[in-house]
Amino acid sequence: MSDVAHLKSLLGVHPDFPKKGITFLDIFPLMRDPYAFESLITHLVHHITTTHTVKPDVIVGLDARGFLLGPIIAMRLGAAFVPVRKGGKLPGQVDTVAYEKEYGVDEFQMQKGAVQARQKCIVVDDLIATGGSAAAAGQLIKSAGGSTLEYLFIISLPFLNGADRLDAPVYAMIEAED
Ligand SMILES: O=P(O)(O)OC[C@H]1O[C@H](OP(=O)(O)OP(=O)(O)O)[C@H](O)[C@@H]1O
Ligand SMILES: Nc1ncnc2[nH]cnc12
Repeated sequence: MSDVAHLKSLLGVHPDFPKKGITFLDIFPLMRDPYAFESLITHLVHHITTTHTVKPDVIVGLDARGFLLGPIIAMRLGAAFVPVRKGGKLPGQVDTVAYEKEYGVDEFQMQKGAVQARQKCIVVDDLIATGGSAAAAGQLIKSAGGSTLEYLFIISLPFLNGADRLDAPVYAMIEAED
């Protein structure tokens, strides 16, 4: 079995969660295996360093599971980490974008000044479904004057065509079947 196939085999699969008709893919079983988690982070960091000729200034992690990956990747790269949080959680002045995702509507916020003009960002999250969450993060980065080099995920659901909504290339280590 390849390394990626092994990591895929560790994902939890939960039909009808959080709503009927959604098959929820759970990364937490993978994170309970320290060798698998290490291998996941190494895979994602290796992808970034071998794909981009410029070093990203900022890793932008999405609330909540992007927070489990983003800071580790940022530290390995020597980049800043910036969180994009659900509405009402961040102090100080924030920018806000409302968005729709696979199973509902939500609001994302980023602190003003967290991403600065001309900074190059990579957006990190556990999973891309419709791309609504990632697109909202991309909008916040653009409003701040930054740019997105890439959107990076552990898992994509390609049958929902989320990548079509995004303004930069998408990389997912695992493509889930419908
Ligand atoms: O591509 P989309 O259709 O936008 O869906 C993907 C988003 O949905 C999940 O987060 P969720 O909003 O459930 O938040 P959580 O991480 O706080 O559980 C997932 O972690 C992504 O952020
Ligand atoms: N099917 C899914 N599994 C896990 N997280 C998700 N976020 C949106 N859709 C999801």
